[in-house]
Amino acid sequence: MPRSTFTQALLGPELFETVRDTKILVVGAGGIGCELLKNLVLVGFANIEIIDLDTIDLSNLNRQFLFRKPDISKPKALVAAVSARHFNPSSGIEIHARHGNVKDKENDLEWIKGFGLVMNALDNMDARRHVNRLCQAAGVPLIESGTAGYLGQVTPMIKDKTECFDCVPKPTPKSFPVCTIRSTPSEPIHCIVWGKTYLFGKLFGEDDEEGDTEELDKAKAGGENAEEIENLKKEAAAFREVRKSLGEEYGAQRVFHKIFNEDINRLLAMEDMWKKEGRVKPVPLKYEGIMNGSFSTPPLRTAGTAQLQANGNKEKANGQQTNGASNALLRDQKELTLKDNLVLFIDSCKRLSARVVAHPDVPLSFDKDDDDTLDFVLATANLRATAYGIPNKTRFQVKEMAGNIIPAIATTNAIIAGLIVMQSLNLLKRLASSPPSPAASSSSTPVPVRNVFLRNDASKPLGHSIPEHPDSKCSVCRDVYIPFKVDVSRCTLGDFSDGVVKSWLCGENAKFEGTADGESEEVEWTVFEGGRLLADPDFEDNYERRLEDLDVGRGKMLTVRDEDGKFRPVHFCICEADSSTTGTYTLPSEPPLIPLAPPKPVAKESSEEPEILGSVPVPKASTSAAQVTPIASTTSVGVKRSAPNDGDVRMNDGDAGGTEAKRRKVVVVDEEDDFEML
Ligand SMILES: Nc1ncnc2c1ncn2[C@@H]1O[C@H](COP(=O)(O)OP(=O)(O)OP(=O)(O)O)[C@@H](O)[C@H]1O
Ligand SMILES: [Zn+2]
Repeated sequence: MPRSTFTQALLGPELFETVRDTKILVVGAGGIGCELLKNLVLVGFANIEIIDLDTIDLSNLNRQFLFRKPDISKPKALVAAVSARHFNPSSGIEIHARHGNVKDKENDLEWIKGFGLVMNALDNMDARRHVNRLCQAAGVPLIESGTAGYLGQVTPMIKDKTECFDCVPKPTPKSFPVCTIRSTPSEPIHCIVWGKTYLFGKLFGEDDEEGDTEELDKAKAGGENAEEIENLKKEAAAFREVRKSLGEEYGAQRVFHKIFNEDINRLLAMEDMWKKEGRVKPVPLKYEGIMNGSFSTPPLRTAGTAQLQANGNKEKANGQQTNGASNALLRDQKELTLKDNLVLFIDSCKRLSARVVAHPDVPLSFDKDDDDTLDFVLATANLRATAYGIPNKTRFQVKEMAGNIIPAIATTNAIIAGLIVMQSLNLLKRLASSPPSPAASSSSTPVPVRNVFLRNDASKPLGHSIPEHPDSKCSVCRDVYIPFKVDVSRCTLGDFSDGVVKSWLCGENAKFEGTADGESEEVEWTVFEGGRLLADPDFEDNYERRLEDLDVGRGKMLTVRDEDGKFRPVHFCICEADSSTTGTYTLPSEPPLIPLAPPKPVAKESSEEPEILGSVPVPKASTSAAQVTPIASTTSVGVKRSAPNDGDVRMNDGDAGGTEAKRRKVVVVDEEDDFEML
């Protein structure tokens, strides 16, 4: 008897048929994705595509149960598809597995349009945003999900009916003033951020000299101590020298001396800096003294008990007394002595230098699951903390803080994956009875689906809410999207501006909201790609250039905005050229209705002047906060991701009042770029 016999009976023949025939996309084959894929197969979904960019890691095996030890290093999507198929071998299920980034250029508007339903099982904001925009552009329903420890949520997003992922404001990442991180830390997290985002990059990562200078100039303009900023600039230049010597025999010791002794002495020489209330002068560390036990650990900065504690720990901290009990502790929970940290610093520096020497063209980046990088950040953070009288942290704590880890719980993932399937059944049933239409987007129309939450409330673990209608100010779901099948090697920007924008979009069939039919609107248009201004009425220098030469290719968007901001932007999504036509491009038969923009400027719009494209085409990612363009990702396929991030779900259970308050109620937060320096 086929596995789906009972589901067939439960769902009824009609819905079961829809389930079987609907082509669905699952993005992510991690904690939620594995559970979800198994569920989908068991229910009888028979046309599934799953995409994941990552390979299997040992640390995935405790909860991503479609994977086994021999699968380590294999692509997640491929292994998940093979394992999941076994759950329902008899039903002719097609699982098309792809090892790749959902942001890759071939995953364009036409591709996403091929699906009846998309399910996100992702762990970062960037990819979530990307899929959201694609789904909104294509009008394909999306089920968004996330878990964080015991909390979880499932949020269906239907174009024109519910709010989209970008309608809901996300909390800004935690940020610290640059001088707190670089010169005057006062908490363990400051030292961890310094080790992870500053020192690591300086020694082993990509040396972003320009970005560094920019950041310091910004801090100076923001009122930070000018002398201190100049000092930090000198320090950064000195790093470049020290980096060169890392591979040498005593390179690691030299780095230690520079960072923890010379640089601290230089800071101490700036008397004014330490006059500010609450600042505690650091103590330079001495290599020999720590190694031979003669160095006195600086007292903890917090007064009273902490002082006592520091003195009480002095022996231990100096590494003179080894405690049998602490030795027995797991490596990750053990409190390291000052000497332990120093030895670990030297050792991890050597390990990382060896990697840099072996592959000089591959800059390293911090990854909480990479022992070498974690050891380095652990030792660095603790040494710095010691110098500044800040309590140390264990390896486990540093991993948690630097990796921004919220424990992933298999049961939560399983419940959420189950709820995603329930939601998808509900959605397919409702969509079959009333397909989405823009006409139904008024705020009085009932929303046909529910957001579901798993929460920390034993008496009511599951909750639900009615999704809001789309936010009229949203710069993602309220814009207009047009599939633009174009041969970018033939079409010039002039062809686009004249043939597409002026003749088609604004030609005799043009439809502008608020303008009577047949009446033309005098509109001046500008053309952008991401944050780059390609053309406007006074700037036609690029007209002769082909889109390909302007680095405008598949997966990107040409955005057309009217100069007065009266109407919504129109995005032309570049898709593969239509092989059945000899023309340079193909457009839909009718131009779209261009809606009026909301009265106020669109939120999150970048205030910066856009970059004007000069004569040399420079491939560049979007710089405008308002534009999340589907450009090629920086994460390459087949390479272990440098720092996988857990999704985070923050919920506010309080009764929300107005719309804005409700919009803030449920937020799926990315933990990428978790720490930002101001
Ligand atoms: N842009 C992307 N394209 C395709 N897959 C992605 C993309 N971004 C993230 N993913 C995948 O989404 C999945 C999310 O799963 P999960 O949250 O369990 O993370 P994980 O990386 O498996 O686990 P952990 O972060 O705890 O080590 C991962 O397998 C990840 O590779
Ligand atoms: Zn939106």
